[in-house]
Amino acid sequence: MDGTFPIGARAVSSDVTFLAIDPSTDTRIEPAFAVSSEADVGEACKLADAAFDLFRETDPEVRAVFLETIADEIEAIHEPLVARAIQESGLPRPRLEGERGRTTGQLRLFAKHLRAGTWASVVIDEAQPDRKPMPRSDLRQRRIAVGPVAVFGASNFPLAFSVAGGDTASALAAGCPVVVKGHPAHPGTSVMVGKAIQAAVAKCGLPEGVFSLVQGPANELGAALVKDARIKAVGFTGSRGGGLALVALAAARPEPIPVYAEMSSINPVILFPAALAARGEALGKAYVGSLTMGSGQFCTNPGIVVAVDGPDLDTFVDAAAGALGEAAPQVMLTPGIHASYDKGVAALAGHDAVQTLARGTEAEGANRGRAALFSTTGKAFVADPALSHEVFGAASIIVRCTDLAEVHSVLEKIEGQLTITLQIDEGDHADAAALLPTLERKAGRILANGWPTGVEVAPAMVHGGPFPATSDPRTTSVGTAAIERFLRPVCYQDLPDALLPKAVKHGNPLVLPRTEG
Ligand SMILES: NC(=O)C1=CN([C@@H]2O[C@H](COP(=O)(O)OP(=O)(O)OC[C@H]3O[C@@H](n4cnc5c(N)ncnc54)[C@H](O)[C@@H]3O)[C@@H](O)[C@H]2O)C=CC1
Ligand SMILES: O=C(O)CCC(=O)C(=O)O
Repeated sequence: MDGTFPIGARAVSSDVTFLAIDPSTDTRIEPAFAVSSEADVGEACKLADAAFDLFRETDPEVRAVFLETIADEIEAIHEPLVARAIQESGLPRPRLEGERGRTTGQLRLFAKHLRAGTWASVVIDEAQPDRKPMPRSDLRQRRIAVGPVAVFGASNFPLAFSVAGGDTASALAAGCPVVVKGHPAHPGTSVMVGKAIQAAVAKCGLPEGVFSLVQGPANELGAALVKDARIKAVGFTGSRGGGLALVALAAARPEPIPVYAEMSSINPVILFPAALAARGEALGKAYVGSLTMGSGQFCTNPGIVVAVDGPDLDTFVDAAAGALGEAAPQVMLTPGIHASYDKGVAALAGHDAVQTLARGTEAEGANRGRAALFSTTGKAFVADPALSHEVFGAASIIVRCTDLAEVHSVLEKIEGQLTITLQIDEGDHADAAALLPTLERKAGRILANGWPTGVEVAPAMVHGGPFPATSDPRTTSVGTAAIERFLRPVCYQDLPDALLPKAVKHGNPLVLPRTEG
């Protein structure tokens, strides 16, 4: 691997370089990677803009084959890619092997979605020349790509939410050229995937500007990308502060653009009385499994459990505290994320209204996250918004409520969420039904008798939700519906067939599904 990054068809180098850090040892690792300049950002955006009209009008089949070719190119570098991702993220091999599969599976799912054609949302309202008192025009609607898209790679998914992750796959599927700002924690992984996409662009004979990657440690680089007038939408997964900074930059442009930022979520789990009575111990153990997986570094991590206090909740708490007490510390993604985890845990541990129930085993080695379990009362939780702030990592708080009415008040108090989980048995259905309207207002996904981590990449998935889970609750960043973020409708009124794009021509040459008005 060399230290260059792909801009269009070129491999770009620089005298200014940076190194990745192996978080498991806190040591810098070779090779040195070129830091992209603002001029590189400009070049990537210029090429993306030049590629746009041609790329967006490629037949869906061409883009489907392109996405499949990217998947093939990534599979061809599987072993060195996974090895580098392990070094740069500290995540274990099975997790990264799975994530590699999810990444290529996602690309292939979008290829299938393109072939199905529903994404184009073609609607035809045939002309009614004899309509009285006024004739009706011929109206034809389809959706087109919004323009070049900036994608910010996430630190916690070096493959599935990074250079060829869901944002990139959905933007390319829509027909948008993509400029990725790689996450500085995994530059080698980013460059390897970036070059795989670059190879796929060449193999498919597409314009070089369809894809570029810029990277470097400074936030200014990402800011320059969002401010570039040729960028028309942004996809982001990361911190609330980072996401809000990009939203502000995008809104302050002479031409404001949408930012689809996935940011902060504490993913409440509600234990209903009958379920708690029937299987409190098993639930306690399963909860800790979901909480500590991957050192808790998921935005879907169960950060809060809400239940009515009593002996059944004690059983759950004892089982959870026992399991968590045995949880071994795991390497966290970056020294910064580890430091911010320790700070968040210390703040909860020092809070007057919070009791520390258990900590994972002592941490040895660099950047190890030591799991933490806390409890508080419903009253204290409602009184102090600080208790509902996300602590990114394997920390969670159990909120003991006096009755179901207080459970309801706690849920009314929380901010927007990616997920809310219900642990229910049949005897809980009436109580759960009473809460559902609140839960729908709060979350993008409501699940029963499972755990929120491990998002399925599927057409019905919603990985989104009201602020601060995301900056735009109308969409999802996982699943085929993610393509909708990067499309907009255009209506063609009375255009002669010769001028109509293929998607809405009278003969339907692309054989796209149509709604007739
Ligand atoms: N909700 C989620 O899915 C995730 C949340 N996080 C949270 O983020 C914290 C820090 O982790 P990171 O992954 O590094 O997230 P981050 O938000 O700090 O950085 C993500 C990307 O955005 C860029 N960025 C951040 N602030 C910016 C600004 N003001 N202007 C321009 N670009 C900016 C960074 O350079 C990086 O490429 C974690 O401790 C955790 O709290 C991290 C990963 C996922
Ligand atoms: O749980 C998952 O599979 C996805 C979580 C996620 O989107 C994130 O942590 O950023």
